[in-house]
Amino acid sequence: MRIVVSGGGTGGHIYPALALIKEIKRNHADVEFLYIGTEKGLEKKIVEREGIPFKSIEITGFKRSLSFENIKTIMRFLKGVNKSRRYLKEFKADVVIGSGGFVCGPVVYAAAKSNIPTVIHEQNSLPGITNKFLARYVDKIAICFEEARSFFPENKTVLTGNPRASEVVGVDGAKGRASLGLKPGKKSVLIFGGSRGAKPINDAVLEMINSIDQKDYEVIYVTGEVHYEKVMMEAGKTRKSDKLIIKPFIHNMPEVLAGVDLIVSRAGATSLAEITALGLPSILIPSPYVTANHQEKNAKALSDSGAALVLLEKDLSGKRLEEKIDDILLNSENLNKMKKASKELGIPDAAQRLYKLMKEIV
Ligand SMILES: CC(=O)N[C@H]1[C@@H](OP(=O)(O)OP(=O)(O)OC[C@H]2O[C@@H](n3ccc(=O)[nH]c3=O)[C@H](O)[C@@H]2O)O[C@H](CO)[C@@H](O)[C@@H]1O
Repeated sequence: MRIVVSGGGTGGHIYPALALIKEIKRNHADVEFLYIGTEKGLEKKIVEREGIPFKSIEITGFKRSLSFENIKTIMRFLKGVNKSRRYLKEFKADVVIGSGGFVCGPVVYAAAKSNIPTVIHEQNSLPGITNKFLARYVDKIAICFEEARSFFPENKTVLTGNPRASEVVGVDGAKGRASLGLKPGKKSVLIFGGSRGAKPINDAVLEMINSIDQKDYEVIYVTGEVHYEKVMMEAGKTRKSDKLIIKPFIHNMPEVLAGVDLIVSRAGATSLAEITALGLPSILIPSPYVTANHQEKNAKALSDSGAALVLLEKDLSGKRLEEKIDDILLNSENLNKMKKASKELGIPDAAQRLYKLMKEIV
């Protein structure tokens, strides 16, 4: 069996695809994979790190307003479809899986038009533009939130959850803690701003950085690769603390997530699937810069059930963030209630469900 996977731009589209690849490999050691992404997105680096063959096409997103750039995007899309057809033919693909992001548009479309079975995976409660476009061409659509169902044809749509959830359960949190040098028996909070980092979250952490040394917990703070140098320069001006660990990016995220007690993050759908699969409490700061404010809707699904606290970016400050972390982490009753609510939302067998769906069409 030869499987093409495509999806990217950000980690939220890439990691679910990689988790599905792992699940397929677990069931069939002899399957061959080809990943099609762009050179510019995070996918090239992440996918090649996993030793999966990678090919690229060029694509950009549509602007919502009338713009000359959209004509260029249509040209790139058509070129991308041609290139994808060539890749699919050369590779002799038996099935094509798209996990969202602009790049999977031309790839999955080319596959459907070449009569190759196709599945797309939608991580968000409010679907992205690419998956909405692909919906009528593909064989199956896997969703993670019931709210997404109404956007897709009923007969092809199945709730599977996000396969990345399956990758974080059952992993050894002690390994994650050891990789960061966390002290045994101390509580810890992991702060990150999605796969690329988020400047407003970085600013808030820099504001609270001086009080971390007095806390009875440790802070792991991930800046995002592009923000790292600047944050380190700012952080270097203040007193150092061995209760604060700063990283540009974490590659062993499943182990780290399994080893910490509280998450502060954006509300990207893949992060939420990981958090709920592990039953972790969280403080969510939805990005207001995403299509149709979909992160706020993702976050609401958790906060409505008591699994998370939502802190809107307009209300974010170092002081507010610090207060909320203290409220949860230093109050075991709060912590336990949130953990329980979070666990109830998780779909830890999502990878198996998605694998089963893929098998149905092959
Ligand atoms: C700005 C933007 O468009 N964001 C979208 C993007 O977010 P983004 O890529 O930030 O997505 P998520 O928060 O959903 O997922 C991030 C992924 O990266 C991993 N990770 C993160 C940091 C790190 O240091 N190491 C690491 O491995 C996380 O564990 C997770 O698996 O895709 C999501 C899923 O479609 C959407 O819901 C988000 O709205």
